[in-house]
Amino acid sequence: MLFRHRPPRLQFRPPQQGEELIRFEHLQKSFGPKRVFDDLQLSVYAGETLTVIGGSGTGKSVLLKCLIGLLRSDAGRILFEGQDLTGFHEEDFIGVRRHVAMVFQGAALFDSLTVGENIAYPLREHFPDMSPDEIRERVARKLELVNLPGVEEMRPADLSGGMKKRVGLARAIATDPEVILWDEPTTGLDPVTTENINQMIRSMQKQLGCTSIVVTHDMMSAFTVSDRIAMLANRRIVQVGSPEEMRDSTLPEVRAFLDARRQEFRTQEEVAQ
Ligand SMILES: Nc1ncnc2c1ncn2[C@@H]1O[C@H](COP(=O)(O)OP(=O)(O)OP(=O)(O)O)[C@@H](O)[C@H]1O
Repeated sequence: MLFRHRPPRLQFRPPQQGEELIRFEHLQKSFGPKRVFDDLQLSVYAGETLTVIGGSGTGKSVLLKCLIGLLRSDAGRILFEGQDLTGFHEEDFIGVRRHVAMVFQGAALFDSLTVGENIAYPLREHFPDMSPDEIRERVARKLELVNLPGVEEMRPADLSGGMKKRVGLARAIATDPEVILWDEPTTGLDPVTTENINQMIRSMQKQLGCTSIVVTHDMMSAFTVSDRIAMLANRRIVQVGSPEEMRDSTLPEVRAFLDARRQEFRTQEEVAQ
């Protein structure tokens, strides 16, 4: 591809734990007449797991997509290590996605490729000089890290939902990104697999020192994995705090959301009994 040889626009240096890594500054985004963000502000610090919660359609996925250039904001800035990504061209985001990887909601694996080929895909894209042996070795290591050693030759169609999520994670971390974006990582999974994925999110932070931004409806998961939780409502971030601070929040938007989720959780438990 033509743009492979463009010098990387993002000047990346390994961040210090705890420093501000990402900042959404006065972000605005609309789709036609529908305004999704209006002066949204949020900082993410290196090494933390930050969860973004909020009702359906409030823009949680849009926020992640703006960060990696899959969608463009209308105004405001998105700073990564102090560099404004909003002026980046489409091809400059390829370099950003080497450092900021997304684990998509439905894993988004290529069905026509084997598991191994799926994980090798971003390696071929970002490291064209990597040898086949190095790729094979890297793929095997990532599969071990997500507790799925030796499944390289399987097809996505033969995997359970939880396994697909883990292969999606192995693919996301193939390039050793510093930031992992998790879009609804536990949606549609049974309790055991959900716990397994929660542990994966924590272990990515502990073992690899990754920064994670998690988008979820699942408050059990949010309280389990997060260092901080940010609440998205009324087109902006209305509160950010530790899980305890959010649980004790008196802000009406946060209370209403948590009470509704608690009610929903109780109803699910009753149905299950
Ligand atoms: N590409 C797009 N074109 C037009 N509208 C879009 C597009 N992507 C998102 N939207 C709209 O933006 C709003 C926010 O969408 P988004 O998917 O970010 O919500 P969400 O908070 O992640 O919701 P959910 O929790 O249900 O997944 C929704 O109204 C959605 O319909």
